[in-house]
Amino acid sequence: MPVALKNAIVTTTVLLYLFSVSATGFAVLTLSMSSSAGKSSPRRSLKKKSVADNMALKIGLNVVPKKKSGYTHNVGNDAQTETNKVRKVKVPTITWTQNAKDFFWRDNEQSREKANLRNTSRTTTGVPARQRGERQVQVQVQAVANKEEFPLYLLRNVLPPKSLARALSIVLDEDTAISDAEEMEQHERVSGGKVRTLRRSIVSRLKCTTESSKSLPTHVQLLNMIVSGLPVELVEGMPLSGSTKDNGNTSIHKCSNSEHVPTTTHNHSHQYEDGSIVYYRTAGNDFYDTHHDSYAPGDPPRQRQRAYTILLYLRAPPGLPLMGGTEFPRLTPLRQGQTSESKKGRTATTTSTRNQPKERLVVKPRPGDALVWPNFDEDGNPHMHSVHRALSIAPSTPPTTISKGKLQADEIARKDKDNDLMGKIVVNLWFEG
Ligand SMILES: O=C(O)CCC(=O)C(=O)O
Ligand SMILES: [Fe+2]
Repeated sequence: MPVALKNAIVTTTVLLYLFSVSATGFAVLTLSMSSSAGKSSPRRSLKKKSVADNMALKIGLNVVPKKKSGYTHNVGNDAQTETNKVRKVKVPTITWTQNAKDFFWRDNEQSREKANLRNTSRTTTGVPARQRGERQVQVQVQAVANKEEFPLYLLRNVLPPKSLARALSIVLDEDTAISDAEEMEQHERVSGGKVRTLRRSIVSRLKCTTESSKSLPTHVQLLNMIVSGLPVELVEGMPLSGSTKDNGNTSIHKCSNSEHVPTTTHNHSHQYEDGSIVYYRTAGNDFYDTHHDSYAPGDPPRQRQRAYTILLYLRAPPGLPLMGGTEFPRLTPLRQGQTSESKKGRTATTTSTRNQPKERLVVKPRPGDALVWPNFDEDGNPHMHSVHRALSIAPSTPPTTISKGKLQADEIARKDKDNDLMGKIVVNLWFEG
């Protein structure tokens, strides 16, 4: 069993790649992080290492690949399809709820034609009265138009300024989020025997309390704040539970069981599968290269699939989207007046883009805004258009400061000082299919 599974500390995205170690020869180096950001001395021994492992670690690998890597930058290419056939690797599928399906696909056409805008309201069912408040939250859902018609949406103002300030103070808290964080550096062997780095960042898992009886109250608060600002169709499987005490333990969101129960009807809800806080250090020029959040062709499928991803920005480096934004390399931005792929055949007005370099779809949401996309298509098969990457943080860009909300005052200023390497901070929420 991969080391990380035993330790259950790293994110499950990382587990995906750790699985890849055995199947495709990924080389992964995982170091735990000291509580103070920037000092990255290993704090815990993850497992007793063999002489070979120790040697591999010295050269930056903890697994020396035996086979050619089955996962390359061009995920899902023909070679991999071939690899899949040879290995007979089962491709995972999921079942959508009607609501989630509607959210991602029903209004696509309409909403594009209506300036890509659609408003969704959510109710606050399940939140204790003292937290509920009376107003219904209006979430603005804006399609990120692309020629491939992939349902990528921007959710505006998931965290309003005050909540954003509170969220930042939580994720920068050394005693909670930061103390649990791990420094991740994953390496992959590519053709020619070269090794490339797939990812470098700090990751802290957003725990699910069914897994650990002592969950962090601040994590509950963070999840509550985020969930309150999300469209109801996306969080049905994650009712707000509040932070009431139950036998000394903080009760938390309903999480799915560790055993995956295949769903056969559309009447289920998408359970919260896992979450993470990802910190990108400016000085470390951190990034996360192209990957799918739930599936790597040729690799054994995850036990539980991540039907969709919600990626909430808490902090973004200033500057162009290319500085620290999220890129979708398989998607092409659709500018005003341009036509999507499916309409091309029906209209005579589109111009050929042959010989033109492919434009890159890069989005850098404002802090407090989130991206959401499905990792599986409408029929429940892996959607490879969802592959994405976190672009590197430009060197020497100072982190953005929090300009609104009372909470930022002294406390956050101090934390920022302690953590001024964290140029970008995002939260991933994954929901099971
Ligand atoms: O930080 C980003 O832009 C993307 C992060 C991501 O893809 C992940 O953590 O799985
Ligand atoms: Fe991702």
